[in-house]
Amino acid sequence: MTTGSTLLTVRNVTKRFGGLVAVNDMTFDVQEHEVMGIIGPNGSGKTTMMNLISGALPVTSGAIDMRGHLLSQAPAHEIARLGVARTFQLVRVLSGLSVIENVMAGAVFGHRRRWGNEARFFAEALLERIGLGAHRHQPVSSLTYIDQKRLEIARAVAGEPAVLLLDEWLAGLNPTELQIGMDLVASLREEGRTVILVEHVMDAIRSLCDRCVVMNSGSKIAEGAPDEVLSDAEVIRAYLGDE
Ligand SMILES: Nc1ncnc2c1ncn2[C@@H]1O[C@H](COP(=O)(O)OP(=O)(O)OP(=O)(O)O)[C@@H](O)[C@H]1O
Repeated sequence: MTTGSTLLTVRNVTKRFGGLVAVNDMTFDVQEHEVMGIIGPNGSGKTTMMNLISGALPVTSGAIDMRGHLLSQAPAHEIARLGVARTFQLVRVLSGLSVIENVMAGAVFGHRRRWGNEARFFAEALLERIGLGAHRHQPVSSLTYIDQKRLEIARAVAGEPAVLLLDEWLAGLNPTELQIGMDLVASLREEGRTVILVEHVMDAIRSLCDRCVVMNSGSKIAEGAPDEVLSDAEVIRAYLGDE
């Protein structure tokens, strides 16, 4: 998929937790239709960076802008309405609701809001596409782990976000599920969605990302095509240090 114009800009963003600088002067752009990876050793600040983009945490300084809207000054619900959707490291689905109700919730409360039957038809089509059509009336609790993960993506995509944040979405999958999960992310890419993913699975980074940013101790140490950054000496040193 060819990428387009700049969707999101992160400029000199810093996040401190007391004396700890979790994100240190980060600057990068995300292009429309791009799958961008954020990688780095444990504790390097990747999840915190995602939390700053989604507004789950306020920035200490710096600016995050999406299409002229200053996300870094907006509350999380406003950022969601502007078109940032996310999944979490641990699956968070609405367990009291059925599969289709979960996806409808995403459609009703998302970026491009749909109501009633329009939300239902849209959710049905999405579930069909994502391979959960046959399960649509089941309670979420009856789904397997990989299907709950699929559902989480369906719910996020149902709001037609401008950008989808996947935070270690592939974590905890067995090898068969991992392939299913990677195929699903690849299909999002083929649909032209803009995705930012935090991932430890390097095969996924190599096969799914157009570009990635590497963090170490809160700072950006490399940026570029996956093969390029994964053979960078400083990146290799950062990962070896983590061992
Ligand atoms: N809410 C918080 N309060 C205090 N410190 C925090 C908080 N969240 C994260 N940190 C610290 O900030 C640093 C970066 O953490 P973060 O979770 O962003 O790293 P990460 O790269 O996502 O790590 P991992 O790959 O292990 O998930 C760590 O030192 C972490 O302990």
